[in-house]
Amino acid sequence: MSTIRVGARRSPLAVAQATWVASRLEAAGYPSELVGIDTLGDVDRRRLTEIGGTGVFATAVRDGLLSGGVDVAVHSLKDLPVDPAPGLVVAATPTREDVRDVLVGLGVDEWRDGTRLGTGSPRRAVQLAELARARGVEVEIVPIRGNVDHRIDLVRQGEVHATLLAAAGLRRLGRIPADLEGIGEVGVASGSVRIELLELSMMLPAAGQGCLGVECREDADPALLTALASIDDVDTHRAVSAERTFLKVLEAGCLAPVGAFAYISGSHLTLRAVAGRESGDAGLVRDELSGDAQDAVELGSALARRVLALLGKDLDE
Ligand SMILES: NCc1[nH]cc(CCC(=O)O)c1CC(=O)O
Repeated sequence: MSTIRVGARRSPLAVAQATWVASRLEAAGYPSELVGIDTLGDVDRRRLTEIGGTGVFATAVRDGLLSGGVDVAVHSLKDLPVDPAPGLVVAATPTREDVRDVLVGLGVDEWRDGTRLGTGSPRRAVQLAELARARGVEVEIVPIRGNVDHRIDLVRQGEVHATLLAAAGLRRLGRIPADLEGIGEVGVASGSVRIELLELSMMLPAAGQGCLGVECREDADPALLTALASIDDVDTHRAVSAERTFLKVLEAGCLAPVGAFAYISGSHLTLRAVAGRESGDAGLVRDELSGDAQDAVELGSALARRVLALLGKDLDE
């Protein structure tokens, strides 16, 4: 087989992820090279909620696969629309990184009325608002976006008092120590900022957070499919199947105020979910479901139907 062309966005995180996948393929005996691709999400500086639609980051990378410009596309699974692109398959979901979000800046117990929390993610916004409400303070959610350094800089400059970043991204970029737990610091050019790993009871991640989706053409060389299968992790695969089915049945994209996290223990899968109500300020719906890990898809859709009922019931009241 000739050199595998591994495509990804050009952001530092996407490049780190694709480099890791390429090195895994190399280790399995398949020479690989990186191909950087520009996406609308990187070129367009408006808010993601304004650009609209899901797959803002994924589409251009997928086009590279369909046109034959690359053989493999590496995505952050949480940015990948749940509906498969015709002709493409997610052939591998390697072992998951840290699924948690990191609070960068002012700690939760330091929040006061008027504290400015920056996030462009409706999922994070509704959960941050809930954390503040539970502490009796009225925070302001400020829509910000940008890469890791830009978001940390906004905290350093006092534009916002805190923001959230995925721990997986910081870890893959080598920005936080591998053994970090609880509270620490993240460095930027101008100094460092306090960080805190938020437990899942405070902040549920997005479906697929911390996972890579390695996609290729359905009609790929069987040798390539074999290589990709060798870097797939079964437990990760099942967990994200449950989470992504949950999202799909809810008809929620990456811009919905929805978090979902599944974990495997032995042959058992537990799926936990949180969803914001349409009114925004009427609290959150939480639910969870456990069952046989082989039934990941059924568990995901069953929990989605329960959460929909919980949301619907309240909307009628
Ligand atoms: N939405 C952007 C995005 N997509 C994937 C990651 C981080 C890596 C991951 O969650 O797998 C990030 C950054 C963030 O949310 O802080």
